[in-house]
Amino acid sequence: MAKARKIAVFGSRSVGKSSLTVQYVENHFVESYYPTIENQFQKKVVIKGQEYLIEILDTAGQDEFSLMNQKYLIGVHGYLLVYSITSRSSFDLLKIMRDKILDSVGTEEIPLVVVGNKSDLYSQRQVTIEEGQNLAKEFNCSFVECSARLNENVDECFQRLIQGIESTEDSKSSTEGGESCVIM
Ligand SMILES: Nc1nc2c(ncn2[C@@H]2O[C@H](COP(=O)(O)OP(=O)(O)OP(=O)(O)O)[C@@H](O)[C@H]2O)c(=O)[nH]1
Repeated sequence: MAKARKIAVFGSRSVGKSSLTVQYVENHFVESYYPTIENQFQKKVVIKGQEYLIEILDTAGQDEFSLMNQKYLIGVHGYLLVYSITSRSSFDLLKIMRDKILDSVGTEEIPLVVVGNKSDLYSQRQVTIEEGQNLAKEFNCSFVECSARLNENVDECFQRLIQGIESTEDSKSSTEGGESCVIM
């Protein structure tokens, strides 16, 4: 049976959240720029032999003053935190965003993947690969550099997140199993 998983895509304006999502779900790249208010997508995939029905919330670009919309929290299993490698400020925003998510959800950890998009624009790079890796280490999550434009590493972003969600679910159920043993 397919497992249903809900993912939200977060990041500053114009980092490529919609392009990444559209490339993943519909396999094409949108050259023109239309700011997103909110969009929802679905995709069926098989990862490591398991079928998933993935629901993806493509959110409006955020800044440090954006309020957390409850819609982006309820039932969401994990988040892609996207910056553009050509924008230092979009990278700096990810810490603020993660804090906001954790504060709103009320947990210390949640499945995340740090995504550095627009890797094809390497001549305009403002954020190094090492900085991306270090941030992901700090968040205890995976890091992927990708290009929605060239369809490089796009599947990887979503797959890593699904795998992160799976390991969290597995450890939750083993903890719950453990607790019930103690009660008995
Ligand atoms: N070169 C390059 N351009 C990209 C890439 N991804 C997105 N873009 C371009 O960047 C612009 C913004 O892309 P969007 O996908 O609309 O960005 P967004 O984060 O959804 O924007 P908001 O809805 O405003 O938050 C568009 O002109 C895209 O064509 C990429 O990987 N490489």
